[in-house]
Amino acid sequence: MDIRGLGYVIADSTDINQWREYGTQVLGMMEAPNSAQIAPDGDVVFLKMDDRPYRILVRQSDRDGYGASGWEVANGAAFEQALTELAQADIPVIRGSEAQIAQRQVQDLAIFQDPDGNTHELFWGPAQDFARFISPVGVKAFITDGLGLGHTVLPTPSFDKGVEFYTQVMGFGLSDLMKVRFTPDPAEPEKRLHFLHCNNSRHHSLAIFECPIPSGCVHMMLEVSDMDEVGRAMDRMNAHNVKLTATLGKHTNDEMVSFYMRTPSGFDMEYGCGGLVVDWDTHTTFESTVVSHWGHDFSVGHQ
Ligand SMILES: Cc1ccc(O)c(O)c1CC[C@@H]1C(=O)CC[C@]2(C)C(=O)CC[C@@H]12
Ligand SMILES: [Fe+2]
Repeated sequence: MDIRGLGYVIADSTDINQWREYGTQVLGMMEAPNSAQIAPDGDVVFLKMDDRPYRILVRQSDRDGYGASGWEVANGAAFEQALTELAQADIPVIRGSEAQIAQRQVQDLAIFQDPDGNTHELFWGPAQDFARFISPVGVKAFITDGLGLGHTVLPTPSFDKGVEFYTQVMGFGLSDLMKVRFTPDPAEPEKRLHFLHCNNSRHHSLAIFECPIPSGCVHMMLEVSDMDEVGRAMDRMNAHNVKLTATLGKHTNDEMVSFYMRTPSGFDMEYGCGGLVVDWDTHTTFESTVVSHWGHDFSVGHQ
């Protein structure tokens, strides 16, 4: 499967107005100008950060949590090839309905799950409205060109099955890995964390973490143009009383300078800049034994 990038993410919310406020006023994304016309499949908010009509799709739901990850392939032939590979691996696939395809604004859509029930959507031919991204709070730019929208980290307690699924079926490559002590309990075994890339230069578009997470997502990450945009986002987080879940820091593996905060759907959002652009022909996979060069105190999230 030749996945080119994380095209969109779906968040489920019991109160999409809260997400509208958070998305525009804290993240600095823009509500897509044509939202009202395009939502034949229920109540949604489209949050836009580049030339695409949206990158986060928020669905009104009876639960708060992560909905799905939308992965893009290059064209119709790549999409058909991916369906063939999913069938060969005996993965049950649901084809997108007319209403879902219209809402996602793509040419075709397939929906399936990993061994732990994380939902994935595969699509080709996203609509590109070329409407300028104009941030309501003055964010200069989000970094998505050729890299996808950012990354997502999914809970995969069935870790070995997850590794098999993501590398052998979905075609991700292992960028780097970690083994972390998530809780202070020394009796608790180390949890594996694998950083995976698809066919682009972003260090990881997906990471899988050997731990159940009730919201369905450990965090997702958005990348902005520079440090001032990260600092300004921290100011907006504070002004809107959004919970900080990890302090500002710089990761060792992808060199991202970022902080983490809660989203209205209960999972976390990493907001950063300066992510490494990787040449996979010369990259060597390594295990980092520390999370960060500095900062990233995750204990603030448990307080
Ligand atoms: C270590 C790391 C490198 C690059 C990233 O983009 C990134 O998000 C991380 C941190 C991942 C991870 C997490 O999100 C949840 C809390 C975790 C498991 C920790 O407690 C340490 C690493 C953390
Ligand atoms: Fe991250």
